Amino acid sequence: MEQTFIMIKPDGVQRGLVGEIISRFEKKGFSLRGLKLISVERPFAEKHYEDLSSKPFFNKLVEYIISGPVVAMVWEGKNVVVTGRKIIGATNPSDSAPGTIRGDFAVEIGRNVIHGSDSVESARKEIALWFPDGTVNWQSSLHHWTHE
Ligand SMILES: Nc1ncnc2c1ncn2[C@@H]1O[C@H](COP(=O)(O)OP(=O)(O)OP(=O)(O)O)[C@@H](O)[C@H]1O
Repeated sequence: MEQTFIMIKPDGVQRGLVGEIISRFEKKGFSLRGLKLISVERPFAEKHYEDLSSKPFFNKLVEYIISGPVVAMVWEGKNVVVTGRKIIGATNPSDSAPGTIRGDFAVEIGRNVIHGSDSVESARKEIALWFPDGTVNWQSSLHHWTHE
């Protein structure tokens, strides 16, 4: 089944939003496959955001990601990549709808609380980068109540 990589950024961890965010993914019906609190070094953050290396905000973005611990997660479920992005909301919190994580908890694009893979291919790469030892293979006993 489809998997996505979700990261609660340092502002989300510092602001005590970890439980709220995990709860939103759990209540939707997705399954947690991997979870860790981790501080990453600059080269690792640069690797994660390598596609954005030519952007003018790249250095600021890397500084932000290494400014404190992040929560790295793998979530699994039907269409979890696209649906995860909808749960997260638009990149710029000024455009994120109320009810989304960024719409409810963020005001600045440079402090937008959470990251989610933007495609199945990016998810595969990001999961391999953040969880090189693999994830936990299990099935929730609620699975058949959320998936046909
Ligand atoms: N103009 C900007 N100024 C400052 N930071 C920005 C800007 N644009 C994007 N960012 C930061 O870079 C991150 C990655 O940008 P991207 O365009 O990939 O958006 P995204 O895919 O919605 O975000 P993410 O990859 O974090 O899920 C954004 O989440 C935001 O934290």
